[in-house]
Amino acid sequence: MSVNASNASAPRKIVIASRESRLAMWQAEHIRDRLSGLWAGAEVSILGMTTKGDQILDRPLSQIGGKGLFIKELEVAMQEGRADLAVHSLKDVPMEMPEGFSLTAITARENPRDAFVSNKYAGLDALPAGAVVGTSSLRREAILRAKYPQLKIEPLRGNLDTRLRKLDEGQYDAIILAAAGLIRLGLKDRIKAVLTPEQSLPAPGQGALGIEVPADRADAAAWVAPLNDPDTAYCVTAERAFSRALGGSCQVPLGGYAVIEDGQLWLRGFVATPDGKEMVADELRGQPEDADTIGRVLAQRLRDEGADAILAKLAACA
Ligand SMILES: NCc1[nH]cc(CCC(=O)O)c1CC(=O)O
Repeated sequence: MSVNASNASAPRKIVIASRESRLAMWQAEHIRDRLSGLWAGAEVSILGMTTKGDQILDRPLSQIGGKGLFIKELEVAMQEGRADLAVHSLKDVPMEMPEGFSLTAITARENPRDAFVSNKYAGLDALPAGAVVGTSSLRREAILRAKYPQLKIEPLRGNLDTRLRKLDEGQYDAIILAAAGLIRLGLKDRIKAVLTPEQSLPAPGQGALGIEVPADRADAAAWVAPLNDPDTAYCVTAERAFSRALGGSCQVPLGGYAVIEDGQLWLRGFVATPDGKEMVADELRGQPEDADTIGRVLAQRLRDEGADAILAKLAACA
């Protein structure tokens, strides 16, 4: 039943399902080009589509059902045989994969950090009291409220271009975005400062791409297997196990970020209340092969240190 990369028959046609935002299309094109290079003779195309998460822009993601909203339509296309695989920003992929689908390849990470973007100020520390900072990420909101209580945090949704336009129109003094998205779209110049993990611990999976295939498509899994970057896969496995153990697909302000240093996996994580008043943070090191365990153990450690009380105050997934 399973076909591995060495004996997989070369594909003749590969269809990639993707959201239609400029960033999603960049990512799908990137994977398309890599697959074309790997499988000479295969015709690789992209099926673009709009998801519920793209359509509902007037409410924070956490209130409309969480991350699954960005991938459901792509999964239906795969189920119906209209696409072989889907490319996602891994950050947007729910921690629990829906039955019948798996993430089979994780690509090498782009810069995983958060970026400070402003037309007036050089960095967070330069913002005056009362300055308006846009973000709809509970994680970024909690961090900002904890460290910069004098700032005004306001919701900011929409794709990258929309968010930048809202900044340029003067609705915000600054916004926080993932560095990876800006870099991929050639907008690196918009980054005024890249925040360190100490300033803003990244979200689980940030900067990595995840390739999803139907669980019964061993052929498609084999086509994309060479794109998997083992070190990134170890790191995001730890981050996602950590987040999963804390209910991280929805309304939980948490950060989780792993690196491999001197052959060891180093995972840092935090859970906070959205107002930033309570925050529990810790870290754990171990063997990369134990990534999943490291994530779960760090989550348990945070629970023991008070994360349970924080989680109990948060509403569950819509
Ligand atoms: N939540 C939206 C989202 N999903 C992925 C990215 C781009 C960065 C990445 O690949 O992690 C962004 C934009 C952002 O957070 O600024």
